[in-house]
Amino acid sequence: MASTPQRIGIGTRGSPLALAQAHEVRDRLIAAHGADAVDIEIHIISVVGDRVQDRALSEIGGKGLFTEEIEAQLSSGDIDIAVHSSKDMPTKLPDGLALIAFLEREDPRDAFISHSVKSILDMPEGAVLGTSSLRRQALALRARPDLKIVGFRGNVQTRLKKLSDGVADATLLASAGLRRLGMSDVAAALIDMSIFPPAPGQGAICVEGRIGDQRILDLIEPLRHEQTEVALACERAFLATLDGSCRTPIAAYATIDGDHISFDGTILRPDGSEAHDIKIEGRVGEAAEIGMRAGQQLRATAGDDFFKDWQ
Ligand SMILES: NCc1[nH]cc(CCC(=O)O)c1CC(=O)O
Repeated sequence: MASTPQRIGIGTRGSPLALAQAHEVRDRLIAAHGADAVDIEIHIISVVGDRVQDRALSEIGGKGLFTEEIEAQLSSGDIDIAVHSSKDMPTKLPDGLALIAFLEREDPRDAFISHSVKSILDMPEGAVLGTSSLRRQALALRARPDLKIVGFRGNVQTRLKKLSDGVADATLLASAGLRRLGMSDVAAALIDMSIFPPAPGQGAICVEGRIGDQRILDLIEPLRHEQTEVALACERAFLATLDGSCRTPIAAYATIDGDHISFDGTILRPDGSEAHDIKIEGRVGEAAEIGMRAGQQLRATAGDDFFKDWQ
């Protein structure tokens, strides 16, 4: 006799990218347990970061803009898990909640999108780049101080529309997000990671759940990707150590090879005029420790004044 299916309520934002990610988690749960064993319901939850479209996120206040309302429903038990882009997740979560799975990371690179040119370096003198990401702004200005930056808020579709409308000559989007939306073909090129290191967590979907909710932890277990988990532990420790608010341009990327972890971190001034890089290698067992050490060393190299100006 078949047992009653396990009910799993998934909370997500309503943007097409968020929904694609929630659907991916749903599909993987079904693949892992069988369609008859799980009864999955997707709840769309409205968040501040999506409701406010006319200001840069860094102005509204930074942390938790995409997560707060969803986490409230998770804590209250209205939903069982929340699906997010790891790079949108603050390093501190509300009491009782944790990131219980990271799905295998996709290509973490940024994509360059333009109707007129193929790369940042090909953009004409003084051309306009649309982005609201301080990391992308700082990295772009580091390579091309002459570029003009205009804010580009909204979901992926909105930003592409702004580009078509001629608001900017080019924009940058995460390759992983484009792929999940089936829109990889809009990218003119993927930008080399040495010029454009990703945001901490970029390209990895994560699942947030309640600490100690053993039923859900067991159901989610098959979705966990260990190497991604280790890499993200390192990148998120780096972010936490630098106390990364949305106003500090920070890039971080950890790669795992067997028992070896290699971490690269960068902090920049928003205008790209100053940048500090660090590389630390070690064993996977010390992933979080390496991220923390990298953050501390960069803090020391850059000096307190480096952070003072815009925090
Ligand atoms: N802040 C929006 C956001 N959060 C995660 C992604 C992309 C998907 C990912 O990194 O997993 C995006 C869009 C973008 O940066 O182009």
